Amino acid sequence: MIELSNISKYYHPGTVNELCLFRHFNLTIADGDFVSVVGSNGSGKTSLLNIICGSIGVEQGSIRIGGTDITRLPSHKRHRRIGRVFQDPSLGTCPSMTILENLSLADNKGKPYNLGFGINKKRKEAYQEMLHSLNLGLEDKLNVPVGNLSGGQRQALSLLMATMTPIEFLILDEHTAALDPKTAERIMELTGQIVAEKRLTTIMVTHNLRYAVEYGNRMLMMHQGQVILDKSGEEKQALTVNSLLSLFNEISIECGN
Ligand SMILES: Nc1ncnc2c1ncn2[C@@H]1O[C@H](COP(=O)(O)OP(=O)(O)OP(=O)(O)O)[C@@H](O)[C@H]1O
Repeated sequence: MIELSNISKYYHPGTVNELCLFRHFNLTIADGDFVSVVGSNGSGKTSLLNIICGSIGVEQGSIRIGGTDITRLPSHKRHRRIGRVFQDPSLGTCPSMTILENLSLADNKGKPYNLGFGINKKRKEAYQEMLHSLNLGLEDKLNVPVGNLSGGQRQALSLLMATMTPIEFLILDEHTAALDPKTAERIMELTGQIVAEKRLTTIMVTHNLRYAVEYGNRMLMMHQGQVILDKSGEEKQALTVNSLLSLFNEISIECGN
C-alpha cells in the first residue's frame, strides 16, 4: 500500500515565484491497484510521481510504503521497490550500451556490483526468452546498442527492465505519449499483460483518455494539485471517454480557458 498523508509541496518557496502545488494532500493506493491518472497540464501528475519516487522532496507530510515511512529515504534506495518508465524512451535505458548490457544492469538493480557478475549462458537465454515475449524481434539483437532501436522498441525494453526485478510498484509517466498510435497500442497491451502477470501495484499517468478508461481498476482526475475525481470498481467501469471529456471542458470553463 502507498499512503501519502498531509503532503504539502512548494516550488521556489520564499520567492516571488512560490507555488504551493499540494496542500494537505492525501492519497492511499491499495496493493494490486492499477490506477490511471489523468488531468490538465500543470495539475501535478508528474510531481506526484516524483514525490512517490523521491526525485523531489516535500515540505510537510509523510509517504509510507507497506507501512514503512520512506519520506526521507533517498530515491536510489526507493528504486529497489519501485520501477519507473518515462515518457522519453531514452530515459529508461542506456543508449550507448547493448540490449544485453542494459538487461544485465537492470537485472542486477540493487545488488552491489551492477555488471560485475557478468552474463552467463543461462542468463543470456533467459533474456532472449523475455525479449521473445515482446514479439519485436529483439531477441536476435542482443549485441545491438540500445541507441539504434526505435522509440517503441526502447520503450518495450524499458518496461521489461523496470519490471524484471521483484519490484512492488510500477510508475508509468505518460509512457506511450511519444509513440505512434500502433506502437502505443502494443506497449499498452504489454503493460496490461506485465501488470497482471506480476500483480504489480501500478500508477499510470496518461493524457490518453481511452487508455485511462480501458486500463486499471481505479481512475483519478487531477486539477490544480487536487484529486477532483476518484472512481474505482463498477464506477470506474462505467466511465466513458465522453464523460471524462465533458469534465475536462467544465474544468477549462472554470479556469476561464
Ligand atoms: N521543478 C520544478 N520547479 C518549479 N515548478 C515546477 C517544477 N516542476 C513542476 N513545477 C510546476 O508545478 C506544476 C505542476 O507540474 P507537473 O509537471 O507536476 O504537472 P503535470 O500534471 O504533470 O503536467 P503535464 O500534464 O503538462 O505534464 C506546474 O505549474 C509546474 O510549472
